[in-house]
Amino acid sequence: MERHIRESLMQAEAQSSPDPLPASVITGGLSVTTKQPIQFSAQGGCHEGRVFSGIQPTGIPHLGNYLGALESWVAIQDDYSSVLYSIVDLHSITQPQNSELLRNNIVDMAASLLACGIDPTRSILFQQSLMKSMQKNEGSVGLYTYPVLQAADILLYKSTYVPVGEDQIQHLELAQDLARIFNNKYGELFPEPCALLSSTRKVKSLRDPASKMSKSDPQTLATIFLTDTPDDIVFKIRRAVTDFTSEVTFDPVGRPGVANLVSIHAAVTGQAVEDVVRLANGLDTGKYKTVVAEAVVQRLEPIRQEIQRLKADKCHLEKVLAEGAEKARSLAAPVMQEVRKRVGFS
Ligand SMILES: Nc1ncnc2c1ncn2[C@@H]1O[C@H](COP(=O)(O)OC(=O)[C@@H](N)Cc2c[nH]c3ccccc23)[C@@H](O)[C@H]1O
Repeated sequence: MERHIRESLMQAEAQSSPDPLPASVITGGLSVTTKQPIQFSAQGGCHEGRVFSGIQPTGIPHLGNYLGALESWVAIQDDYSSVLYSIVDLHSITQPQNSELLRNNIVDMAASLLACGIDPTRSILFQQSLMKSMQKNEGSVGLYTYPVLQAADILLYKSTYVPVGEDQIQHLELAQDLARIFNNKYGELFPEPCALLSSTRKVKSLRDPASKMSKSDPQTLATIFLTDTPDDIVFKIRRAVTDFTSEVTFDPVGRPGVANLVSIHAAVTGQAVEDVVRLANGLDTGKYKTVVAEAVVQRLEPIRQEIQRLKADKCHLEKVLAEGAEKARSLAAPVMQEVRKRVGFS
């Protein structure tokens, strides 16, 4: 990867997940080149390779999760024959969790993912800890081992593509490094997994457009959740931080608040940023916020209703996750067996 691209990507924040260790710590300073992320665009047809991604069950997903990752997760199901999505509960315990709440959050996350369009007949949806016979997690050192656990998630299935938001790129680089190191030492086994980025790789907070939208943001108006009502959404977008210029333009550096709204608007309507700006010609930012809010409501309302419907049948959700774990286990078992053989454990 070109140095300047690598450097700018390295600046990507990782607020909801801990900063990964510098790859050089893991690689012992070995100099490595990194596979560049690919911009995802739905292609249709069935492509080679295996897709893997994960989300922490730390609450209802937000618009950033949706536009940065989940929307691509859904589209990718039509593009690749082997697709796995994991509710990564082992990762979530790197922060203190209430057990009862975590249990509910896992099932609620399953409802959210299904409501977004994840289809368990086309992709394997599973709870990470149900694979615990494959992955031994040390909860107390979780923060330290977080990026290694993430690499294990990905490599365990010999995954090739990982649809994620921009904040996960550093973690992906470590997975690539570890794949390369294993292959050099024990013979070619793991593909170097490549990040797939959506066009909205980083949705910003509505209250502070310098930081990313996040589940844990203490400012309640900063984040739009998939379960927000139309009224919540309109209220939050109306209160979104912009600036004193009334015109709508797209200038992420000079006018980050307005640019964030334009990016969100483009993403939820499937239009190009330039078209969105052209159509907003003549509107002031106040009126534009109403247009953006309407578009977001239109996109999220069916998902909100579907989440409510699915949450009523907890048994179904648990069954989907259990069946998914079974399928994931059968893909992982031969890989682990091969790893053990090559390392000399069996
Ligand atoms: N504001 C935002 N704008 C755009 N995208 C965003 C935004 N906030 C979150 N995302 C993306 O949502 C996905 C899930 O986020 P998590 O924080 O749970 O995601 C995490 O904390 C991972 N470490 C979970 C994980 C564990 N193992 C994995 C293996 C592969 C991929 C991912 C994982 C992510 O793709 C994240 O990039």
